[in-house]
Amino acid sequence: MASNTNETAGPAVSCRGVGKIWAAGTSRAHEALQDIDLEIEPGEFVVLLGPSGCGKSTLLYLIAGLEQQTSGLLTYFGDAVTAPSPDRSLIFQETSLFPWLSVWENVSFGLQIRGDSEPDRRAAAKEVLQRVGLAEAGSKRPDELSGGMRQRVAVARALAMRPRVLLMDEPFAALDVQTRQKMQDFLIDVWRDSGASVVFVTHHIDEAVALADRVCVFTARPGRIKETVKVDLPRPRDPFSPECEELRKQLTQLLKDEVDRAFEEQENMAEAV
Ligand SMILES: Nc1ncnc2c1ncn2[C@@H]1O[C@H](COP(=O)(O)OP(=O)(O)OP(=O)(O)O)[C@@H](O)[C@H]1O
Repeated sequence: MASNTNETAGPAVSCRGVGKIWAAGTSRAHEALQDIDLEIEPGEFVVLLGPSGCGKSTLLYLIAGLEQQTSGLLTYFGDAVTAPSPDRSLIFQETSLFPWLSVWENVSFGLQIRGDSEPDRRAAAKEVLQRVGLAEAGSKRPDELSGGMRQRVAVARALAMRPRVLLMDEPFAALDVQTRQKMQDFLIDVWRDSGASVVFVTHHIDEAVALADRVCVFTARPGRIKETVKVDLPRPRDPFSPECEELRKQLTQLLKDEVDRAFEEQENMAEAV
């Protein structure tokens, strides 16, 4: 895999005392994250779970290098994160596919920008489209695909760049329940094949239990990691097993107070407007 980072330097991503204040130093200053300590190992699947507005997306943007933290240290394979890199691909809830390009062109777009040759682009796009089960859909446009297929194209486009870390911001939230479950199974297969670490944001406790090696539960804003829960269960996981049921209970309990606090804060903000 393409990488010029120091691979012997330990975790794929390390956050030490990371904080983020939006519009720091202005009257609009707004603390989103506080004192985040988190290490993500190569190949690990970490889920970030927390109430609305607790800073989960903000943390993904910091890891992606799209924003800079206002305190603490954030490293990627030992190097400070200062800018975005295709090594750390970000996938959103709404896919950002180019509607006027075919699936092939969407998937190979980043490779073209990087300067890969036409044969290399074709080979890489073919491989990742096969991997996401869309080998036959290369000539279609995004509006000819279902929501689930579009998200698979988005995953293929990210994988084509051979990322070491996939950052996923509620990627299946817009899908119906059945499609979401299929996409979770699909993601687990793709993740295992790729060897990448995944940092996955969700509001859904079921999704966290189905996917994670580790779930980081956030407090209400400013987001801190309230507790980290290890999910030491083989995959695929039976959602009706007593172990999954127990984990759901534990996570629901951990989240409850934080969701109540987040609601209170939002009500206070609405009253102040
Ligand atoms: N670009 C920005 N400028 C100023 N404030 C921002 C910006 N982006 C996010 N925020 C604020 O930072 C806080 C955390 O937002 P963020 O989107 O990271 O939370 P979240 O946990 O991902 O929320 P949700 O689950 O609702 O998507 C919120 O109060 C939000 O309003």
